[in-house]
Amino acid sequence: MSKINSKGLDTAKHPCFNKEAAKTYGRVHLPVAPACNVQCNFCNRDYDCVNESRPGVTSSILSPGQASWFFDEISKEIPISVAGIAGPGDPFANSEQTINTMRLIRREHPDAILCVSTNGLNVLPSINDLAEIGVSHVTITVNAIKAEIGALIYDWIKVGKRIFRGIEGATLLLENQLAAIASLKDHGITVKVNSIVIPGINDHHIVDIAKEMTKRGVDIFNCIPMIPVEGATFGSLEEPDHDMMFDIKNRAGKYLPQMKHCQRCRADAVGKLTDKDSSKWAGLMQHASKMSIFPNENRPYIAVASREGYLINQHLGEASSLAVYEQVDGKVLLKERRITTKPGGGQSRWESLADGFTDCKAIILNGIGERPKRVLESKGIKVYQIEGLLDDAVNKAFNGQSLSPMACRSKECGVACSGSGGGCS
Ligand SMILES: C[S@@+](CC[C@H](N)C(=O)[O-])C[C@H]1O[C@@H](n2cnc3c(N)ncnc32)[C@H](O)[C@@H]1O
Ligand code: SF4
Ligand code: SF4
Repeated sequence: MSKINSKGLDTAKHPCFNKEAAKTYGRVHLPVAPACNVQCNFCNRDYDCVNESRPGVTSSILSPGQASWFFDEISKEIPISVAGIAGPGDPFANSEQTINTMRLIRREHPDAILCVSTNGLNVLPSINDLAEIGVSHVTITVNAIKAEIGALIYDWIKVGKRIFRGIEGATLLLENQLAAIASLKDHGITVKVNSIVIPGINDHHIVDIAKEMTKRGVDIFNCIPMIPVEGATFGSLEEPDHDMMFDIKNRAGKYLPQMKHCQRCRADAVGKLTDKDSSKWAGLMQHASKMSIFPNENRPYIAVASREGYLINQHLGEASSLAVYEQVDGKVLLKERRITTKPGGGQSRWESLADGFTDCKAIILNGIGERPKRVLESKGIKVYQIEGLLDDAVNKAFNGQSLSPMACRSKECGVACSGSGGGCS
């Protein structure tokens, strides 16, 4: 049965919110959010093994443009109703990437259900954007409604540059979560609350969370048994057993509808919920991650900083021009030498330099400061800081091969190139 929302979307097709839909439709998790603003004691995001199936794990990180391209490709192959962002960190510790991804997907897929999963700390400033784009489902993970219990679960909470711990951190997180739930409901967005069941820490508290969440208008509750993960503080705790979960879900079910078919998915999960094998799509995702940051745009060229055209040996700041290459019938050819911008002017120097190279998918160079790198990447130009033979590098970049083996041994600005060491910032 369909369930059309105010934006004309059939929300009954969401496989997590409707078990029936899970038989027909799948979801794609787009791993565009690597950073996190909270450290939960049960979570470890250090692994990227394709065979490991648990939250926080991904084999690639995508830019919004790459994610949009990947979603287009997957949608051609299998029935997908949902584009979701569930990490591997937090969508709103990476708000720009999250909002940009959602916008790009919405532009090409007016019928897609858009969904995000967050710890809720920093979602509030983005709720107007989410509503405007038509993000219809938001999941907030609430593991405690008492700061004393939250203090046991969260190692730290980061707001701006400040770190909060203990009761103070847990209180701050809870306040933001409750404010976010109220605002999401005001905006007509469906809210699911995830609670991770951690034996001996909050298992006795989950029903209280459900009781409180129903008062706050939450639509559905998802108690998830904690997976003990090596390297996490709670790594040596026992996973809750079937009886504990059955009992908690039964009692919490008196207050809120329960999601009972959660698969504790990876941050790059693709397909039906029951399809655990995301390795099938890992190759395509890796391919996407090596493409230009905006793969749907026409960027035929690659620019290179080299003094004599043989080695990658120049720093962006010292290059008065860059060699621009193109690929014609599989052959890499020098198209032109293009003038860069003169020193001075700070940020505006890098903005105008980047504007002069927006037809390039990448710039290959030997040294670059953080600031110009950020500016180039924000304009969709991938930056490779490497050393070695120019021909080799440009051919690899055009053919989508990895340049990691050529990465500069020294990340220190000015050491591997002939720049002054003053950085290009
Ligand atoms: C990886 S997080 C990403 C989204 C966001 N940072 C959050 O915490 O909601 C997605 C979901 O996985 C859950 N999760 C993370 N580690 C887990 C673990 N070891 N066992 C069970 N669930 C876990 C999180 O609590 C969250 O509900
Ligand atoms: S569960 Fe979410 S909020 Fe907690 S550390 Fe992992 S990614 Fe961050
Ligand atoms: S983790 Fe649970 S709620 Fe999230 S996509 Fe997987 S099944 Fe759905």
